[in-house]
Amino acid sequence: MIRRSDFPKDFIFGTATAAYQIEGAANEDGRGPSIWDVFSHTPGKTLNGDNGDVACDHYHRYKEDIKLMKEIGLDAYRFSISWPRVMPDGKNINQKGVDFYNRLVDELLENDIVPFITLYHWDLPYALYEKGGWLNPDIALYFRAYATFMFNELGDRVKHWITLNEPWCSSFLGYFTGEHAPGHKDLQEALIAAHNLLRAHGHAVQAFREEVKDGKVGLTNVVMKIEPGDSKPESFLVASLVDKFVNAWYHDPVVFGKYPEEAVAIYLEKGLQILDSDMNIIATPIDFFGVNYYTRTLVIFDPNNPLGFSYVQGDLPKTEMGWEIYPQGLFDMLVYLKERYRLPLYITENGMAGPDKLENGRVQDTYRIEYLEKHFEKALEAINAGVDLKGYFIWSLMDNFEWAYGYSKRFGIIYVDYNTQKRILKDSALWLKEFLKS
Ligand SMILES: OC[C@H]1NNC[C@@H](O)[C@@H]1O
Repeated sequence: MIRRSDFPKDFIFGTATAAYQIEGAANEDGRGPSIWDVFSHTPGKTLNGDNGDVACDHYHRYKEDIKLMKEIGLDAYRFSISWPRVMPDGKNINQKGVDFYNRLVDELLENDIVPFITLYHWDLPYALYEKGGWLNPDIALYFRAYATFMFNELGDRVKHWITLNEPWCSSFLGYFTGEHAPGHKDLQEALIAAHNLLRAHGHAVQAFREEVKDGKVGLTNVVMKIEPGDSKPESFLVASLVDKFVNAWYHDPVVFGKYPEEAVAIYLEKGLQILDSDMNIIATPIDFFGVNYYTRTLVIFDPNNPLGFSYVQGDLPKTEMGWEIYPQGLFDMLVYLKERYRLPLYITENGMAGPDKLENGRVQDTYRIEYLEKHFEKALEAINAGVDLKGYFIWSLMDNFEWAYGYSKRFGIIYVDYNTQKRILKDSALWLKEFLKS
C-alpha cells in the first residue's frame, strides 16, 4: 500500500480547478464575458445548454472550499484567474475582480495552502475574440500586459505560476474540431492559434523574469500517451507522428525554439502555413513543465482522414469520459518528458470522471481511490527512475463544469449538489486525508 512518506519530503500534493468551471458569478462585480460564456450560451454547444453562470458558486463560497482543502490536508491548490473578471474588455482593470483574487490568495495563505496560479485556462475575454482572439498576433501583447499586471498584483505572495493550460485544447478543440470555444473548424486557424498561444506564453515568461525574481514559471500541456491501435507497421509510424502533432508541437518550441520537423513536413505537404515568428521569445527558458495526464490514445493509419490517422477505442476499463484507465502511460510520459526536455515536472492534473452517486449522504467512489492509488504508484516509480517530479495536483477538488459535457461528468473528490451548492467529501477525499497523514 503506497504511503505519503514514500514520496520525497518536499513533494507536494494538491488539487486543481479552473475559473470558468467553478466560480460562477459570471455577470457579477464587473466581470466581462469570455468566449466560453458566449459558446455555452449558444444553443447546441454544450450538453443540456449547461453554462458557467453559477457553476459551483465558488466566487462566493471560496472560504468554505478552502476550509475543506485544509480539512483534507492538501499542501497546495492550483486555480486559474478569469482574465475577463480582472480585465472585462481584455485591457482595462476591473478592481472588484482583482480584489477577489487578492482575497482568495490571502485565504489560502492563512490556511497554509500554497497557491499555484494558471493565468489562462480557456476563458479569453470575448472583446479580444472580437479583435481576432488567438488568430491576431497582437493577442500576445494583450496577454503580456495581463500577465505583467497579475504578477505585480499577486507576485509578492504567489511564487508558482503557469502561463497557459493545455494550448493543444485551446487551438485544436477551439479552432479545428470546434468542440470548444470559439467553435471554429479550420486546421490552418488551429495552427495559427497554437503559434500565437506559444508566443503569448513566451512573452509572459519574459515579463515574469522582470516582475517575480524569486518565482517559478512553467507551461502546462495535456500529455497523451499515443500508441498504435493495431499491429500494422504503418500504425506504429502514425502513432509516432501523432505524438509529434499533439505532444512535441507544444513542448519542442518552448525548449528547442523549433517545431518538430516530422509534423512540419506533414503540415506543409497538406499546403498548410507554419508560422515561425518569435521562436526565440517562445523559447524563453521556463522552470518546469506542468503535465496533465489522463489516458492513452490509440491511433491507426487512415488515408481518409485529413491528417492520415483516426482514433480507435482500446479495451481497458474506462472512466465516464470513455478514457481508458492506463496508469502505465503516466510513467511512460514522465520519463519521456524528462529525457527529451530535462526540466522539473509537476503533474498539474490527473483524475477521473466517475459514476458518482450520493446515497445516504455518502459517495462510495472506491473506483476513484483505486485510480488515484495506481497513478500515485506510477508517479513514485517515475521519481525512483530519476524523474524530477515535484508535485501532484488531482483534477479536481470538486465536481464542476466539464466544458461541452456540462455538469454531467463528476471529476471531484468533493461532491457538489448543484441544487443546493452543498459540498460532500466523497470516500476518495476521506481516503486522501488518511493518505496525506501516512
Ligand atoms: O477533462 C478534464 C480536465 N482536463 N484538463 C482541463 C480541465 O479543464 C478539464 O476539466
